[in-house]
Amino acid sequence: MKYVIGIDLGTSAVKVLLIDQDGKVCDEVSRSFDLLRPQAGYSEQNPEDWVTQTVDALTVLTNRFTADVTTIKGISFSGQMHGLVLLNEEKHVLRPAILWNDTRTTKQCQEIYEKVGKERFIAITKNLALEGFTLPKILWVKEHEPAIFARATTFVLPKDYLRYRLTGELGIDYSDAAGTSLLNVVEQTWSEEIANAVEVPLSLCPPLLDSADNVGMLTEEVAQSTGLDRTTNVFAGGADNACGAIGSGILSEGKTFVSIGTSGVVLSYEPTGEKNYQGKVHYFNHGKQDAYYTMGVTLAAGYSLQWFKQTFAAELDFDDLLKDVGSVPVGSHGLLFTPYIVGERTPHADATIRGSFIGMDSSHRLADFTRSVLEGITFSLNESIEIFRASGKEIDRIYAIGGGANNKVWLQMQADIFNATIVKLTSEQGPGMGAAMLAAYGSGWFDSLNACANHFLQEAETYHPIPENVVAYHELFSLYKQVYHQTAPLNQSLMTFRS
Ligand SMILES: Nc1ncnc2c1ncn2[C@@H]1O[C@H](COP(=O)(O)OP(=O)(O)O)[C@@H](O)[C@H]1O
Ligand SMILES: O=C(CO)[C@@H](O)[C@H](O)COP(=O)(O)O
Repeated sequence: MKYVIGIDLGTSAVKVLLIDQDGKVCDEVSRSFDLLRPQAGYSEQNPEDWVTQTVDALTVLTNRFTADVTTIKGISFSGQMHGLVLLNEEKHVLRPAILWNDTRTTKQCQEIYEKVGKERFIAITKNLALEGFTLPKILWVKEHEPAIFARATTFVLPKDYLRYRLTGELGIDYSDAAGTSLLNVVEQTWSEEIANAVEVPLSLCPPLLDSADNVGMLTEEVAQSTGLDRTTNVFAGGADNACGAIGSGILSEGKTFVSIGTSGVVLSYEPTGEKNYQGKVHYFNHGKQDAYYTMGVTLAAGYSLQWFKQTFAAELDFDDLLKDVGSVPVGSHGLLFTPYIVGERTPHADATIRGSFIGMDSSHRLADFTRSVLEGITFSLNESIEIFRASGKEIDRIYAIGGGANNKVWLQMQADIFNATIVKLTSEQGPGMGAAMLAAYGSGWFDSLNACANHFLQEAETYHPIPENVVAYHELFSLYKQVYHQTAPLNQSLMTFRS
């Protein structure tokens, strides 16, 4: 038997999966790291933590592996998107990474529109300039930390830094480059026009790769400390959502997934980059060569639940916290939650909006609040589904992935709110599985990623919408949508009290 490893560098943890030639998850090791929030709106991580924890996870995996390590043929990566890692000439990290859910860069997004022109910017990048994306972060460092910017010779995204440390080879794949705001998404080249307009040297951009490109081997040092064979091939990998798409078989038109990880994502396959969503949803390069996907993002999906648990029920684990939500009726006894606790992206690109509980009553208990958090997160994702449906996409079957797919009540709730059949695969590890599939395909085990998906992926559970719940949620959803508009001015005024 031969094996591949998929490394999923998430926001809360790195997960390392060992997959065999039949797509079976043979082992899995996870190591977490801290999220630094030095100020309201800031979100940073220490890149060295990614490296240490990944090497640790790989070491545990290799120690538990009983067969010959030379049967592990390939490694690839999936990574949290958009985060800025700035490196100097010696490829040393210049400051903590600024992550995808950091919202300090509203001014820099405006500056990009002023200098490039909003329409032109969307035509090149197929996306809006959003606080979470990489270019506004580069401009923030240029403005606020000029001494650091002056020493920067290149930038990379999180999993690209990890790959660099494991192999010594620097590069970025198209699916992650698409989220930097510096890529011409259709032409698949760095945009000289944008770089010149905002006065960022194009030389900062790393070499571009395809997700299944073989980038080389592990360094001697990494091979020694992990116990992996030095000659194991390393493949470029992709953005976590592109890998999630591969790992859940979103490889042909008409396929959609919903991922509830730290963020929440609704993603749908696009065969070309030619459609025009005018920036309403993200439009990025897929990990499958020359393909694309569109997606809507809820900034704090799983993170809202994690925040809620940590703040109000820290002693419980997720399963304990959620054990009673099934006995709370649809609508959580009149309690509505909006998950805007770090701002929002789709459909409201708004860094200042914050969350609310509407309709709190003295009779509400922990289970009511918990259910309303799940409902609010799911309503937010439904706003993206609504945009896709309005553009003519048929969405009646959705693959569920991410940590949120661990709970059956939540999966049924998704079926009822989205009014679509929810499918859970045998593994909900979309991005890690996608990374492993890139290594399997890159190693020549299959002719295409589609063939790999056909062999590796199996459906495990399906959830069908319950008609009376669909009706009730339809009504609640229209109330939910009003909360943004009613609370936006209030949140604007509360801004000054936040820091
Ligand atoms: N047993 C569970 N039931 C429901 N949701 C869960 C469970 N375990 C974790 N989650 C949710 O999944 C999130 C983590 O998802 P994951 O896909 O691992 O995140 P990431 O890849 O962003 O690090 C948590 O923040 C939590 O909201
Ligand atoms: O910013 C985005 C997508 O645009 C996020 O989806 C990040 O890619 C992080 O994902 P998770 O840690 O939630 O998987």
